[in-house]
Amino acid sequence: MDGGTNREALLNASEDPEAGGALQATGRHKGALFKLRLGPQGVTIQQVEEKSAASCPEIMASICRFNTGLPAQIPDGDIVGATASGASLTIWHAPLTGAGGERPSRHVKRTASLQLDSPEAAEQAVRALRTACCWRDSDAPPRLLVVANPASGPGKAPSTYEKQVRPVLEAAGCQLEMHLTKARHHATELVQRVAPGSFDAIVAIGGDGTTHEVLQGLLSRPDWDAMRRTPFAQIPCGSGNALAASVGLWTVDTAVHAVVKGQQRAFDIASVLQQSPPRRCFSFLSINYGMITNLDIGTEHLRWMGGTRFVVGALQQILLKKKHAARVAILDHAGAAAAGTAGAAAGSDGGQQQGDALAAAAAFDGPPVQHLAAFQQLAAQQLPASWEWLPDSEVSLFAASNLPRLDMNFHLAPDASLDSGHFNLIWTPPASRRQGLAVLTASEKGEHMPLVKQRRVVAMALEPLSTGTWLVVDGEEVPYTPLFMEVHPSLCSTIVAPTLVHGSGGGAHS
Ligand SMILES: Nc1ncnc2c1ncn2[C@@H]1O[C@H](COP(=O)(O)OP(=O)(O)OP(=O)(O)O)[C@@H](O)[C@H]1O
Repeated sequence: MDGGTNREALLNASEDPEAGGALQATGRHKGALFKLRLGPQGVTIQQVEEKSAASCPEIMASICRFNTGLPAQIPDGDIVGATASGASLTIWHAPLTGAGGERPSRHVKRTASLQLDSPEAAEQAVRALRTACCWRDSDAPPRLLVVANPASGPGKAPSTYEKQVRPVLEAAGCQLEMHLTKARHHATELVQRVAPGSFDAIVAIGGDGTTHEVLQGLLSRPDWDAMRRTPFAQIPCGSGNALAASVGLWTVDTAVHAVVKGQQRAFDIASVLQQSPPRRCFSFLSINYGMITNLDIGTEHLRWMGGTRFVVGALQQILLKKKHAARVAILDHAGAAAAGTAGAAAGSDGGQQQGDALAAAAAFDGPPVQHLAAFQQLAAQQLPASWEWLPDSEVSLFAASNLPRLDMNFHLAPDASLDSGHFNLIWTPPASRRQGLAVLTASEKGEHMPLVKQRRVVAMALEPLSTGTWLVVDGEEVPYTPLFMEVHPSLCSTIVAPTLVHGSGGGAHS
């Protein structure tokens, strides 16, 4: 969705009183005459005084101006589309509610219909409204690949698509190709089959697992470089919906509005490598071990609860005072600058084999792995120059997070930002029940969490050493073997709420 100045030309032209037809129209509603005008601030709909004596219905329409369903003004930022039926025009808009609050959200509405002079006039108005107010910086309607997962969260993705997503995207003029996923990894296969340049954005209707699969489809392919900038959006229909929660897409309507507007933001992505067998995947969200995995994977049987299952799982973990052993090495920005990407490959025979497996993992499709030599040393239990061991050998909570929120309530890493160039590593040493509860309460309020330690990592190696827990990437379980990750700054793009302040990843809004 880039290039093009049609929108600006259209809005500037609308300042011109001679601009005429496409941008100014008159129409009737309940017998009264209205003038519709599209300008830089949006649409104004004014009732026009007619010379002849007003009829009874006209007087009633005038008196009931606020009940006509025709707002006097619709801001440009609220308009998400327009539709015509014969000569009758309807404008679709999504006003913001709770703008100053924690979760500014939108609610999609339709104006009452305005009867224009002819079907042609209505079509012309539809085109003008769509071009001026939707599809940021684009002349042509966006082509969207929509992937909806019927197994996400409470299973409402298909009905949400039909009731809340498709009607709005069609009113915005988007060209849609929609697929319901049939099984695990189907979203990856669908996206892998997409030819570069054939879609302007990919819309995942589901949770973070669906979004993770879309990301694998974009990057696990020989032409990943041609695909990586195709923006993807999450319409929250899963249990966690961490991406939507972290970029201000609090509700389905809010997310659909953002898709129509097309505001994008660069998105750091991490490569995750594992040996035996060699494996590579990509992470947009987090790499988790210990407590959070137990409250996620360990609460699969509570899926019917939606997001509440995570709170129940967290309480279980706190009451059981679970702790998990791990050997973790990290590289921060300063270390990376000092170390460069050079490093000796692993020396011993065993190390050589592990090094070979890591090289094989790094050779899978995707962006080049810069820290492979350091990973090979770490696999042989050697600490490369400029890397550090994590001081705690036992942890309770452990997460390397790219995003501030883990779900709509769990504000795990308030400082995290999707284009910071690092993941925020957050961990707690084993905690008492009282301390665990204090951490949980603070995370839900987005406050500083007691006990929590934090580092900004550009690369990390994690060797899990306990039983009874999991290794999880973006909410999906991965093999329980040592894991190596490095961040690729701004590798991809995602669609964010248009009001999201640049530089903030915490869902803060202007
Ligand atoms: N048709 C299908 N049948 C069964 N599982 C599917 C199907 N399509 C996709 N899946 C799987 O559904 C799983 C859950 O999807 P997703 O992660 O989006 O929802 P969630 O777990 O409820 O949300 P979140 O990850 O945000 O907590 C994914 O692992 C995906 O592989």
